[in-house]
Amino acid sequence: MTQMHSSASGAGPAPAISLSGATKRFLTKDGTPFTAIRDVTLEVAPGEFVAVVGPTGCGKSTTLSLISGLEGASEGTVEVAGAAVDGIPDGVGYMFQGDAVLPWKNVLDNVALGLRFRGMGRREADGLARDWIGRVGLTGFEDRYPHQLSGGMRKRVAMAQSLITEPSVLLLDEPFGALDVQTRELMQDELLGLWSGTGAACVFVTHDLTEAISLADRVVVMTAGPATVKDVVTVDLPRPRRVEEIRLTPEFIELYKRIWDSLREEVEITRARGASRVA
Ligand SMILES: Nc1ncnc2c1ncn2[C@@H]1O[C@H](COP(=O)(O)OP(=O)(O)OP(=O)(O)O)[C@@H](O)[C@H]1O
Repeated sequence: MTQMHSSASGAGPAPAISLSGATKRFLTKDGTPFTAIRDVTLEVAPGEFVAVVGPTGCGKSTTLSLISGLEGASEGTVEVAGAAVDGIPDGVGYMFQGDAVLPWKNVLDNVALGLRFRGMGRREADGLARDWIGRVGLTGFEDRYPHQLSGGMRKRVAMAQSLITEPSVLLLDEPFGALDVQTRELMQDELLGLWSGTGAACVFVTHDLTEAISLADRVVVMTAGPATVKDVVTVDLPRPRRVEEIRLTPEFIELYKRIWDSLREEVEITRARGASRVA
């Protein structure tokens, strides 16, 4: 089941996302280059859900930055829907750990925001926003402001905000990292329900291996920094999934052990580096 990823070849639809030999170097304050990720090669198919795990600070968010066009690759290529990324590509949605909701706008206006930015008229945008507010279970809260909502409710707003523009690529950087365990599991189920059938390719960065396996079609294990792809493991658990149920199955536990064996080595390398720095 464990497979090193190789680039797909031949005819067929372009991958939703393609990184080939992608390396990112930043310049540190004193002008020396610092390599954040190296030689990352990965393809994500349309409609596929890929989770990325790796030790802390290895370069997971940097990988997302290259796909989103927020940063350019120093070497290698990055493509979205077959086109080289040069600036922020169309059709890409985001969800981050911090709230992207605007505190001075109510739920309706926050959810309608992406459509309004794209020039849609207020009536049409509000209609679609009300529909999405219903889908995320917030009907009746349209007039509330973010500070009047719980953390889970704000995440529901963020999910509606990200999905209302029907992105073909959805980038998620530890979106549920700040939530309590119960809310987090609920949000994972909600996300799967909302995502299924959208055809969006998802890249979900997380520190939580259980979350990664519960959600993904494939789990990508990154090495200690500067990260490169170490393993890509196919998660052949049936969908639709209820995350709190599949976690208890022998297949899930087997996958967990297999991926953790690979990830643990990288975590230990990272910890040893940290220890040597403070020694
Ligand atoms: N704009 C930047 N300039 C300089 N260094 C950066 C920049 N962005 C990230 N880095 C460095 O690149 C490395 C990888 O950072 P990144 O945030 O991608 O890791 P991560 O795996 O997402 O981290 P975490 O697990 O803590 O969320 C880190 O050492 C970080 O300090």
